[in-house]
Amino acid sequence: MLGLDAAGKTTILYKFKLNETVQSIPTIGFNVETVAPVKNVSFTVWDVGGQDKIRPLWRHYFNGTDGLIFIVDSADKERLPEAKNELHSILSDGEMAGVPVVVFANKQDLPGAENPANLVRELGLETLKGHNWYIQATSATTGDGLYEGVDALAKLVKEYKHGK
Ligand SMILES: Nc1nc2c(ncn2[C@@H]2O[C@H](COP(=O)(O)OP(=O)(O)OP(=O)(O)O)[C@@H](O)[C@H]2O)c(=O)[nH]1
Ligand SMILES: [Mg+2]
Repeated sequence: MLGLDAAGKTTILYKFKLNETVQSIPTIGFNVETVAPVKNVSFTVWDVGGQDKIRPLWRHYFNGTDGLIFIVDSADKERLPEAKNELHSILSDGEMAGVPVVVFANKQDLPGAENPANLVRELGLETLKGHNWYIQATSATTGDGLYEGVDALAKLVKEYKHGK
């Protein structure tokens, strides 16, 4: 699970793990938890800190990845180009070849949040080559969309592993 700082990664991880909204602080390093929000599927989720200074560390987590959850703060429109660059850079790494991605269009509860259809365009999802993708509107604070997003990932990961 990757995305810019303050996108909501840690909040989402602990919503899955504890079904609670935890008070998070910026992640320096990572959190890893095994969660089972979808019936008969368990995920080992690596939530890696997104501050720009530590983003070079992301690539050390690519090996062995079956699926990417990329979290976007939909209300932070100024940083959508930065989010787009990071997403495309992750997926162009050889170790991420073919890995499916579900984009969580997070913070939909905030006024002015960009809707998923516009995010598809702003993040250039249609231009991704060699990666199946899906976008899901979410709110980590209300929990809306989290289950649907991870359910979509479970399906994409199954297809991906089947094809390998
Ligand atoms: N309104 C609203 N706030 C959210 C949502 N998700 C996360 N937040 C808030 O956004 C802030 C950052 O959330 P984090 O989960 O710490 O973000 P992160 O992606 O883990 O950030 P880094 O660890 O720095 O990479 C916190 O104050 C959260 O409570 C959401 O869906 N809606
Ligand atoms: Mg965090």
